[in-house]
Amino acid sequence: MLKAGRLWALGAMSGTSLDGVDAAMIDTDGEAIYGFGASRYRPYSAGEQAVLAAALGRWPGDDLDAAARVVMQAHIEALSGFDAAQLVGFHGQTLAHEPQGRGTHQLGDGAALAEALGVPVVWNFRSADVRLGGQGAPLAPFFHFACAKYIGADVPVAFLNLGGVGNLTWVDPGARRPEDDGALIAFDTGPANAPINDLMMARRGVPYDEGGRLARGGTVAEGALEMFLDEAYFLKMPPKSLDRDAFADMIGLVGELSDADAAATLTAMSAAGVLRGMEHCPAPPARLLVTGGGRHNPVMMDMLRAALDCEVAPVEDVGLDGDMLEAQAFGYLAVRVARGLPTSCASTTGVRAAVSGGTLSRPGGG
Ligand SMILES: Nc1ncnc2c1ncn2[C@@H]1O[C@H](COP(=O)(O)OP(=O)(O)OP(=O)(O)O)[C@@H](O)[C@H]1O
Ligand SMILES: CC(=O)N[C@H]1[C@@H]2OC[C@@H](O2)[C@@H](O)[C@@H]1O[C@H](C)C(=O)O
Repeated sequence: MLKAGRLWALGAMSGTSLDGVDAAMIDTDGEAIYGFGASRYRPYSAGEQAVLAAALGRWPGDDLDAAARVVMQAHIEALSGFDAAQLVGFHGQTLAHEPQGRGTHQLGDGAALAEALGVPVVWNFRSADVRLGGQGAPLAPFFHFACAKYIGADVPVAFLNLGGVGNLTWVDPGARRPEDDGALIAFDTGPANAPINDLMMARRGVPYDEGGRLARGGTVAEGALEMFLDEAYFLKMPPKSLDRDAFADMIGLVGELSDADAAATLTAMSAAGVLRGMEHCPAPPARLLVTGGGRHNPVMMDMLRAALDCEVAPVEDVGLDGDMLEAQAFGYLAVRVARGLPTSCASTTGVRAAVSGGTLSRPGGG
């Protein structure tokens, strides 16, 4: 085991939106957060995105050489030059996620990355959790618990990540440890940006609905929204998680609508998933702190604000960086793995017992 006390870890996330790699430094002992450091965003080119999109849904053993080259090259570029980094947390690119079926698949070779960077790398964060009956996702909740302490929250707060998929963490900052009973509730809320992005690409040839401008001019199709909310997923109790394309057929529900009405309806569906999710919070949070790219979509944010009693604010309002929070999360989780501390528990993924998920690879092997 790496001798890890407090150290500077460099986390890297390549999310389900396939937009690029986020890399960010965090100063932590795997329990408290002491501060945040430099960060970098390394976008995927259109060509790289196409290679990754073609690999979605694939499993180890499939021909993934081209996608693997894209992931490794982008990460080496994103993670080079952070001279203070003592440990790297490497999420990789999720290609497929079937926790109750074939497992979960994050593309990327942490051992090769450790060689390339000359720094130990923690990777393969989700598999151990899935092997022990967990969902393998979401994993940011243990980090959200530390964030709640870092921002000095003294009443329950919730974190909402609006990425390709949405995920929600309710935190009681009065708990001592994240794995303690009642400290956390976490789960994926439903699709967030992925179906909107897919619609925008199909209808307009652009990657996303910038500022929610298209949705703003449309009308929500209530019938389609109701059909969406009838999905069995919304009746399931947490923990629960989703593959990026679990709701890909939503595009079909809006197929007959104008571009603007379709965008408005998909945006309302994502918000509605969050609203359903909020019903699982054991007590109303004082604030819903929003991270991920969806916080830049004022239409989605307005829909949440209109329907919720609590304050809805981007995480920037409490001094956090919503573009880098997930990268920081995997730096934080890497230190926990290096220290043998758990990274998930029954209330975050449904895993049988709290587990420290991740593989540590050092340069030179071992
Ligand atoms: N200005 C904006 N207006 C509207 N939407 C935006 C804006 N900026 C970002 N987004 C949305 O946010 C998405 C990127 O979000 P983010 O980087 O959080 O996703 P991710 O990390 O890939 O996803 P996940 O958390 O699911 O792994 C974009 O693809 C887009 O849909
Ligand atoms: C399997 C997988 O990669 N899931 C991602 C995805 O993106 C958002 C949501 O779905 C969440 O469950 C998870 O990522 C975040 C970082 C998490 O594990 O907390």
